[in-house]
Amino acid sequence: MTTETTPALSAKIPAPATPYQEDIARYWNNEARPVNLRLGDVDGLYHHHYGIGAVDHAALGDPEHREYEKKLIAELHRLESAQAELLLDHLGAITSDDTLVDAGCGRGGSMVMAHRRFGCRVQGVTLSKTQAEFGNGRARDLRIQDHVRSHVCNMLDTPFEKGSVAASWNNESTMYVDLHDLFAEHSRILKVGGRYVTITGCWNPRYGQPSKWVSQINAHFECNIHSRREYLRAMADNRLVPQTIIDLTPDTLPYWELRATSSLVTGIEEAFIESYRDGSFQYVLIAADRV
Ligand SMILES: C[S@@+](CC[C@H](N)C(=O)[O-])C[C@H]1O[C@@H](n2cnc3c(N)ncnc32)[C@H](O)[C@@H]1O
Ligand SMILES: CC(C)=CCC/C(C)=C/COP(=O)(O)OP(=O)(O)O
Ligand SMILES: [Mg+2]
Repeated sequence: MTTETTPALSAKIPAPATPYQEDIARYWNNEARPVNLRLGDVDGLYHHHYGIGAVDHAALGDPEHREYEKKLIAELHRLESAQAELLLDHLGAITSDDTLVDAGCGRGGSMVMAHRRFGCRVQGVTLSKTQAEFGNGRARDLRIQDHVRSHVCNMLDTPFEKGSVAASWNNESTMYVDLHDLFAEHSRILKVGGRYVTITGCWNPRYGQPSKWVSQINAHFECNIHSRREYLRAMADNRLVPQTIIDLTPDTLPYWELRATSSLVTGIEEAFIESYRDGSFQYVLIAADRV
C-alpha cells in the first residue's frame, strides 16, 4: 500500500465522529507542554508516551552542576525512546516492503524509529491536525516523507485495506476509544499472521475498581483507562491472541521518580507514582497474533 493508493487519507480532513473526539482533537491541537517539546528537541524524535528502564545516574552526574537539568532532560528522553524500542521489538519480522500502522501516532516519533529500523512504510493516524502536520514536517526534514506519513483520521475507521498491514500498534492511545471497536479495526486491516502491539496503562482488576489515582489520570487527560481484563476479552473477541504480556510497572517507576524531580513536572507525577505503587494501575505491553 502506498500513500497514493490511500487518497481518502490525505484528501480532506474528516469531521470527528463524536463530540468526545472533537474534544480530544482540540486537546492535542493545543498541547505544547515543555516536558514533551524539550525532550523531543534532544534528537528530533517527539514522543507522547512515558519511559522505561533504569536511570543512568553516572550520566546524570552531580545535581548541583549547571548542566544537570539538560542531562536530566536527555535522560528522560532516552527512557522514552527505550520504551518505543521495546514496542518495535515485538512487531515480528518486518521487511522493507511492509506497511505498518501507528494508531494514535502523536507527533510521530515512534513512526520515524520504526522506519529507521525496518526501512518500511509507516502510516500514522491522529485526531489532531497540528500533530499530523508536525509529524509530516519532521518526515520532510528527514527526507523520509515517501515512507512515513501522518493523517488526520479516526483509528476506529481507517481507509486501510482489509489484510494489507503487516503490524500495527497503539502506544498509549487505547484509553481514548472503545476496545472492542478498536480491536475490530486492527483485526480488519492486519494480515492473518500479522502482529498487534500495545503499550498502555490499565487498571488492575485485582485492586477491584479504578482507584482515585486512576480517576485523577482520566480527568487530567480526558481519557478512559480500561482494565487489564477488558483488553484480554476484547482481543479474544477480535481474533487477536496474546503472544506476550509484560508487566512494565517496575520498569517505568524510575522514569516517574526521576521526572518528579525535574523542572518540567506537570502535576500528574504523584498519581502515576502512587497508583503504580499501590497496585491499582499497571503499565503493560501486550503483543498479539492476528489469527
Ligand atoms: C498520548 S498520545 C500518544 C502518541 C503516540 N502514540 C506516542 O507514543 O508518541 C495519544 C494519541 O492518540 C490520538 N487519538 C486519540 N483518539 C484517537 C482516535 N479516535 N483516532 C485517532 N487518534 C486518536 C491522539 O490524537 C494522540 O495523538
Ligand atoms: C499511561 C497513560 C494512562 C497514558 C495516558 C495517555 C497520555 C496522555 C500519554 C502521554 O502523553 P504526553 O507525553 O503528552 O503526557 P505528558 O505531558 O504527561 O508527558
Ligand atoms: Mg510526555
